[in-house]
Amino acid sequence: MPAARAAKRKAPAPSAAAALRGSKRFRSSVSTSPERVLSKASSSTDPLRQPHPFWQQSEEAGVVLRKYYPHEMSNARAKAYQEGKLPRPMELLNDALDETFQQRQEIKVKGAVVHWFKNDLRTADNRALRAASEAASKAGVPLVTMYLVSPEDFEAHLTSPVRVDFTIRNLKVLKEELAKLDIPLYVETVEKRKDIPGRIQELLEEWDASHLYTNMEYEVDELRREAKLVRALAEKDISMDVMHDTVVVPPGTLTTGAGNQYAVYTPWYRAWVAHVHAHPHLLELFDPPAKNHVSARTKFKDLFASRVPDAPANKRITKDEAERFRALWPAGEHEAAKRLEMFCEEKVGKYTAARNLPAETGTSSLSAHFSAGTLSTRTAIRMARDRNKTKKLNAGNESIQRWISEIAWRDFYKHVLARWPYVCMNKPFKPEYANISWSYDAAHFAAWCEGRTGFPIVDAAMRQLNHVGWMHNRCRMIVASFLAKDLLIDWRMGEKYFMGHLIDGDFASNNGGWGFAASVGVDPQPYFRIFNPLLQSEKFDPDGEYIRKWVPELKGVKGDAVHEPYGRGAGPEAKKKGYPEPIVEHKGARERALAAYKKGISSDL
Ligand SMILES: Cc1cc2nc3c(=O)[nH]c(=O)nc-3n(C[C@H](O)[C@H](O)[C@H](O)COP(=O)(O)OP(=O)(O)OC[C@H]3O[C@@H](n4cnc5c(N)ncnc54)[C@H](O)[C@@H]3O)c2cc1C
Repeated sequence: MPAARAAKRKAPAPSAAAALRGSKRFRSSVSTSPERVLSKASSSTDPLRQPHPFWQQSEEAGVVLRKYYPHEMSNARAKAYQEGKLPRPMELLNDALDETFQQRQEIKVKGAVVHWFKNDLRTADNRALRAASEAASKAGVPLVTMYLVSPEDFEAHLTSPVRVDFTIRNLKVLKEELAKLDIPLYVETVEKRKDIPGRIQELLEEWDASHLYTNMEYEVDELRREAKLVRALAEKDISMDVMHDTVVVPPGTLTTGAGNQYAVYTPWYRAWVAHVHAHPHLLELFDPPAKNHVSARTKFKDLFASRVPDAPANKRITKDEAERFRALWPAGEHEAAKRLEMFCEEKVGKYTAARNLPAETGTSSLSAHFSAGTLSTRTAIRMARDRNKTKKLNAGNESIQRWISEIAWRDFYKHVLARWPYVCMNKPFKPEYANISWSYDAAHFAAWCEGRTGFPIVDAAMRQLNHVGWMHNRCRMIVASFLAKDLLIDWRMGEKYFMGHLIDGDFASNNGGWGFAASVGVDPQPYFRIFNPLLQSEKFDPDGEYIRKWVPELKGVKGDAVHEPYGRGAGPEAKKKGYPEPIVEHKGARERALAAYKKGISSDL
């Protein structure tokens, strides 16, 4: 596998990026923490190091802003990434893998091979786990697996408590599954994220392991960490391999005729389908790991006995929540497989008609499993495609095609993240969209978070999110548009609120979804297309069933008034039950948003 990958990867063209890579300035920039970049920025004359002026506005904008965006980079720096003048984190990792390739090939397997689990908490169809198992079997040594719980990573990624709980529960199931194959799963909490690489090295040495396998994560910090770790371990004669697994097509593979990354989904998807058809192995499934070497049970007895720690203190949930989430979101790869089969058996054929109606269970609710990695997208796409009785992704039943194309959005947003890494640094895809003058109205934001805006469809959706840790896709678009346009609140506050509450929180998909709905991202909805919450409500929840389920104050409101109680004669009833009046007037809010977007986009900071 590494040989094939190395052969396929093009030699990096000598570019401005390559020149910078060798320079002192670049080295200091990649090794410097964002906080230090910021504190140095004021004294620096380097335009790439200036913070975005938006940051300077924070004094007047208040505490919320300062808390959320201390690290926003300058537009100039984002543009430098856009133009390829700064090496992207994925290039750093690819370079580390390429440059150590020969050396790693020559390392002999010692006492064990290790797989490091991250967002791939399954035994089935797991590329790096399978590769680790094969390496261990071939050398006749045990396979050991590990997962490191990092409270600081959870904090930095704003991982929601419900997602952390899901992770811990998934780990417990995974530990049992692996034990059936005599494979130990060792789980340890590492308090400081900066200590993770060092701790990995210690564990590998303790286990006399010479080979480490893991699947790739595409966020900036993770790519940079892995790039350094590959090199550091190679110096200690330990081989680390980092594989593409959470995507079907690796980022960087698909380019336009002019050689650029696609920034629009439809042509990207056409290229994605053509590429998968031309490379059918991309949808081949990886077997689960083989039964472990007999010595594993004795040699690593302690690891089998180790327990999965509780969620860290910063991410605990209450007993009530724990019971609710456990019932709603059963953990483990078998639950994921069951849900997938049921969906493919009963629902996928009607997906096109049902997918936009939040009152129906017309979608798969598999996103929590895709994000945790208890299910691979390869497996899901294959199963749907095979039901379609065609080997083509773009033929046969329209609903099946549609569902596959929805799953492909996951790949699309990961390709975007790898190509434009600054979206990971609080920056909109188009840097000039950072110039929009957002509102930071704390009362409006609180009303949105708590589902008290007086717009029933928005409130129903936010209450669904707060109660079950998940929200229907149509509603995600409605509430995101409402926040960024009707309330003109900085979309990043919504993005972060979502991450903090979703069980399926996935940086790339969430950032992409917010960028789309707020018209600031890649392939954005045009900014002048502003969702009318009332029309959305009438179209997608025609009987008001979804609203009545999540907004009990409106349960007794009859007919169409449920979409707009104060404008359709149900005001007294709504008021009596404590349902608020609308916090903004849509038409006026729309005009305000249009003006703010126009002004922001045309200013050149
Ligand atoms: C503002 C906003 C924020 C979002 N945040 C996230 C997030 O943090 N994590 C997340 O997994 N999805 C996110 N999405 C995408 C989408 O809403 C969810 O994936 C979907 O609602 C999950 O429900 P499902 O599994 O029933 O989807 P289905 O309709 O059954 O779709 C199957 C799978 O396709 C993928 N998918 C579908 N639509 C999208 C999409 N628009 N973008 C990316 N992947 C998609 C998901 O993995 C999903 O599980 C967001 C969308 C928006 C508009």
